[in-house]
Amino acid sequence: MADFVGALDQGTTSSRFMIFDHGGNEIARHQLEHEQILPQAGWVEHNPTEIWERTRSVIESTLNRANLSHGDLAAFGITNQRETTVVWNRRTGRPYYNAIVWQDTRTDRIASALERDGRGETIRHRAGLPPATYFSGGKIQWILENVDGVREAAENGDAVFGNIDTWVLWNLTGGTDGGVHVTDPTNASRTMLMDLETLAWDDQLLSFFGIPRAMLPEIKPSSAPDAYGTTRANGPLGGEVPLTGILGDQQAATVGQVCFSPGEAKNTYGTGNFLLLNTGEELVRSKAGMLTTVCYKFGDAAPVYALEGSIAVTGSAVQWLRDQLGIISGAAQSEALARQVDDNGGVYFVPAFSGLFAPYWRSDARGAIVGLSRFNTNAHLARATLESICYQSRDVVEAMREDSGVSLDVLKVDGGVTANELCMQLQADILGVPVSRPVVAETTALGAAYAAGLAVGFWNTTDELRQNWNEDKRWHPTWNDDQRQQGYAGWKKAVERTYGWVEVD
Ligand SMILES: Nc1ncnc2c1ncn2[C@@H]1O[C@H](COP(=O)(O)OP(=O)(O)O)[C@@H](O)[C@H]1O
Ligand SMILES: O=P(O)(O)OC[C@H](O)CO
Repeated sequence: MADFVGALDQGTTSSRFMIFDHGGNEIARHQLEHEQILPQAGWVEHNPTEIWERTRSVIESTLNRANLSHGDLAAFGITNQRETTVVWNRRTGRPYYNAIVWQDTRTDRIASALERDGRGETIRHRAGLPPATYFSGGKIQWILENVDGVREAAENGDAVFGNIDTWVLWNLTGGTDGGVHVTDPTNASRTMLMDLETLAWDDQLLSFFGIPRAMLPEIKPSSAPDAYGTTRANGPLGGEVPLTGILGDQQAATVGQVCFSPGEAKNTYGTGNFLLLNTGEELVRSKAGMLTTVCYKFGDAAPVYALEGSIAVTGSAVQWLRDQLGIISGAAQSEALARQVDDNGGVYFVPAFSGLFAPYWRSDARGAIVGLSRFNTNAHLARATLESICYQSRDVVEAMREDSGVSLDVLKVDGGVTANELCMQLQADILGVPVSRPVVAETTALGAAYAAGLAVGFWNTTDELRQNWNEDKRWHPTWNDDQRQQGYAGWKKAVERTYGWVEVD
């Protein structure tokens, strides 16, 4: 068997390809950003063709850097930004419209209409999700209703839908020349269209959005030999490699953090934050604003479920300080700026740029900076931004405890923001629980590599994967209970100020 496994991580801001060895060590990587298209307030799009071109480039350059070829890869895994929606013509390979990104709020009226006429309860129960702009169903409906010719083409099977996993897979397996149109249950569980118990598309849910079944990819397990075909010789790998793993990026990070037992959780800090708690084969229906989602389905084994707390804006609030306000020149500088002050100086920043996701689900909320006095400086705003990442995470930890009864004794973290040592210290202080970061911080790509490698016997058991996990650093709480309670009370008050800022009915 070949010595390595490759994994593509197609994320919200960039695409990266990574190669791992049997010990889960990184051998090589390359990463490229793509354009964030913001046509109007609340709209966020990506160009699917650009994403495919970036994907090709990072695969080619990673192989070149490592001086490896397709024959060195035992398997290939895909992980991706979830919910982001592409509709394309299977005969021409051309997208009908830009990809509508998970953060996009243009479907707020579609979501609130579902809530008004009672269909929301059916969606909650069957799909495990509250009707919200976040998920793919409303985005597909929007394209069907607003882009000329798509509905007809969808009904005759020419216009097809995919999340980014499916779009990339279809292109890797030949595109118009026999491309495979498949997804996995972790991605399908983010559409509002799949029944969580049967792991099949649900006709009643499809009817809520007017989506023809012919558009949808086949749902195959997240890890299985022969599930998704092989890469093509004329593609970026220059030869055939078995495509054997697909996981949505947050589920992939859960696998990369080896959270294989019920009660184990991880929190990923990227563009947004996503806390997932493995609930095993039990499908826990949230009462506290968490999502119920498929964590993974490996081969013929029963699916494993998770409770998820999704936060729309965390690392992207730091990007906002850099790009829109210009008060820092790079994300890492947020730490030095925030360290200039000892506390937030009374300032709270609620970055509800896309409304509020878990546990609030308020699409009528918008961002607010509150508690300002003339004393405050950019440093207080930087500190309040880092605190907002940690307070939002505390909100979902509280909701998770309410739903599952699980109290974390340590929080496993990963993602770009975890490079910020002050933010991680604040997280331990605000939660009152130690925070632990692994040596391999690229848990998302690693998780996709694990899913692909397990399918071909590169790794044999999840216990074997546990051996690969090692702690890099741990932060312990330093605040006393009073500080923690007062800080959190201020945050909750600030969150309430953001409600009802826009009309969505
Ligand atoms: N040192 C840092 N401090 C704060 N935020 C950071 C730091 N480094 C990166 N980030 C943030 O992390 C995010 C990128 O993390 P990454 O895990 O690559 O995200 P994604 O997978 O969502 O694209 C960006 O939003 C960036 O602002
Ligand atoms: O690409 P990321 O890391 O920002 O993750 C995006 C999530 O999958 C959205 O649900």
